[in-house]
Amino acid sequence: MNIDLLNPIGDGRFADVWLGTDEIGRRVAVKVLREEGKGVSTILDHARALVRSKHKNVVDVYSIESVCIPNLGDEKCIVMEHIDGVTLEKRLKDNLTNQEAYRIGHEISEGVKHIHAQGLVHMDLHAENVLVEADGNIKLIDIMYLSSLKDVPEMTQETRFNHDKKQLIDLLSQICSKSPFGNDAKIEFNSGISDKSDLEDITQSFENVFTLVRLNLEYMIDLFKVNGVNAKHYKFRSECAHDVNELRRIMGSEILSIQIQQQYFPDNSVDLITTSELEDVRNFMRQVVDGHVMLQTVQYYYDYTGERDYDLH
Ligand SMILES: Nc1ncnc2c1ncn2[C@@H]1O[C@H](COP(=O)(O)OP(=O)(O)OP(=O)(O)O)[C@@H](O)[C@H]1O
Repeated sequence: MNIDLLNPIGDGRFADVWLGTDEIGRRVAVKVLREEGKGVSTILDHARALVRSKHKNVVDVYSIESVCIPNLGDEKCIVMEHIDGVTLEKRLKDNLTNQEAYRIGHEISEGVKHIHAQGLVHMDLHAENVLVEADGNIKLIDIMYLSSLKDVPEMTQETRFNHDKKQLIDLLSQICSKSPFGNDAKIEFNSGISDKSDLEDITQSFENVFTLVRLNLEYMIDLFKVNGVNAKHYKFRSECAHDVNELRRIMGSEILSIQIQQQYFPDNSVDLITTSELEDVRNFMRQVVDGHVMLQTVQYYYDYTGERDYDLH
């Protein structure tokens, strides 16, 4: 593939990155590893790891090419999508709205979960390795040179996963601090996690901080800020408003807000804000005479699909 280099766009500790165009006119980023970077592992291993990890929140690697680099000559380079955006480091110099904070944190977590699901680790998760595109989409760049974790002992794998988890927590904490909830959000986020938390727990704790934002329930946000209420947002279907009313009666003051958002045949769609845990909500629903559809569909807002789980009784 013929690559034309335009100008340098980044110099990290281990690599120089150039903006270029490929032979079909796409703008590409061309990454040239420095000698010390090559010592960590081969350039091919690095790229293979990235090629395998195709995801909307992870940089897309196109190929490995020999490219003539000014003052260096022909070098094997990683050719990847050029991300037109700013680093999170730069973005965090300004404050974020709740929606922005939620989206950035959520998408970083999705990218990391995907990388781990491939048996890879990132190992260098910090705000300069997160790019924010103009439309707010997040891309993780600079994934560590390890192509696979399967060749290393379990203990080492564990250490590397934990390294990513710790860095993810740091990043999400920074994002919390830059949200309108400020340090309160950071404290709330950190109170929801422990040393034993996995990626899902970490993401859930972060999302719990911003969960009310999605409903634009400003009064709920005030309540959360003033009273430190750890509210959760659930969604479910109900066969009729009568079932929801019965649930409202049974749950009583456990409910902070309940809204029938829309009516669609044959069910209602309901949003519930409560401090109760999911399993407790299910137990309340079990007491509703005809509450089986609610019980089988209730989920955290972010996990909600509307699908029924017929195993739940
Ligand atoms: N795909 C890309 N699109 C746009 N810019 C990029 C891309 N990849 C890298 N960059 C820019 O180049 C800089 C350095 O890239 P990268 O972080 O991959 O190099 P590195 O030497 O491995 O970095 P580090 O110092 O974090 O180890 C990034 O901070 C970013 O500004």
